[in-house]
Amino acid sequence: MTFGDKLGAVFDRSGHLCVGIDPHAWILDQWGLEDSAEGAREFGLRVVEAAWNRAGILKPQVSFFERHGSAGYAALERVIAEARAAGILVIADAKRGDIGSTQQAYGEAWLRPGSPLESDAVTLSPYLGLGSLQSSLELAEAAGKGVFVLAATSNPEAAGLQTARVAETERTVAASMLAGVAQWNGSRKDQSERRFGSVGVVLGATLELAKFGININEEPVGPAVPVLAPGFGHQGAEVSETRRLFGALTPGVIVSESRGLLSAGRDGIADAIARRAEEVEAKRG
Ligand SMILES: O=c1ccn([C@@H]2O[C@H](COP(=O)(O)O)[C@@H](O)[C@H]2O)c(=O)[nH]1
Repeated sequence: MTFGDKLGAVFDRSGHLCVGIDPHAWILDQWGLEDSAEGAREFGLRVVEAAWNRAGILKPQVSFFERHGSAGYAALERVIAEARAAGILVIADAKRGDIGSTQQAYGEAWLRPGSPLESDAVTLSPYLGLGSLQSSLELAEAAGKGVFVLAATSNPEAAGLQTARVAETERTVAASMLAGVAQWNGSRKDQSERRFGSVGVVLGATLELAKFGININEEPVGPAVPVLAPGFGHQGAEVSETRRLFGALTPGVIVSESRGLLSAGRDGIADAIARRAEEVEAKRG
């Protein structure tokens, strides 16, 4: 089964909500947990438990575990393993990207079956060129995994870079990533029968995508490109705006939210996830 097929099945079964696992120091404190690897592990496991049967996708933010060093990585391994064992799709938000030969090792870390950090998908940065990620796209395909390539990120500082024009095509950097990913998905075998490709993009829900040169009204040719869309909740985007923001891309949108849900606290998190999951399905459009 490809990652695109798995994602489609999760959408049908559990909806489009993705819960971020971001153990900020202040959230750990609010949850009565220590700002340590142990606190991050406990927090992550509680979020997994709260998401079970309420949301189908989790997105651990790797940096918040990495800040605790090797113990933080051990905590992350456990959280990822528990989530996947519970049948929840895990997107590791690692934002890795390097020259091809090094990128291969990043791909193996997050996508190789049996790797300690094995996830279902990983976020990758194409700052060294989309082509530098090729080995990870190939590994993802061979292992039934997914990749989300940063295209138009939700932070305001990114616009200058991501709206710049690429010399050969005159497309913006953001539109160029979306086109490159769509092309990759469309060139895979059996893609004409697939609903979703296995490689997606990150498009912030805080953005007007037209300003990034992305035409949201263009109907996709071939499998739909999955869109990991952070920016809901704390960063201000509203679930009811999903259709207006993403247009024809909406069927592949993963509505991602971290602080907005996590700040419900350890006693409120399960209800907060359940309510948001319902809202996403009712208002996504
Ligand atoms: O463009 C991007 C890419 C990734 N992120 C990550 O998503 C979450 C958002 O957290 P909230 O608390 O819901 O704001 C966080 O892990 C970011 O690193 C993003 O925000 N924007």
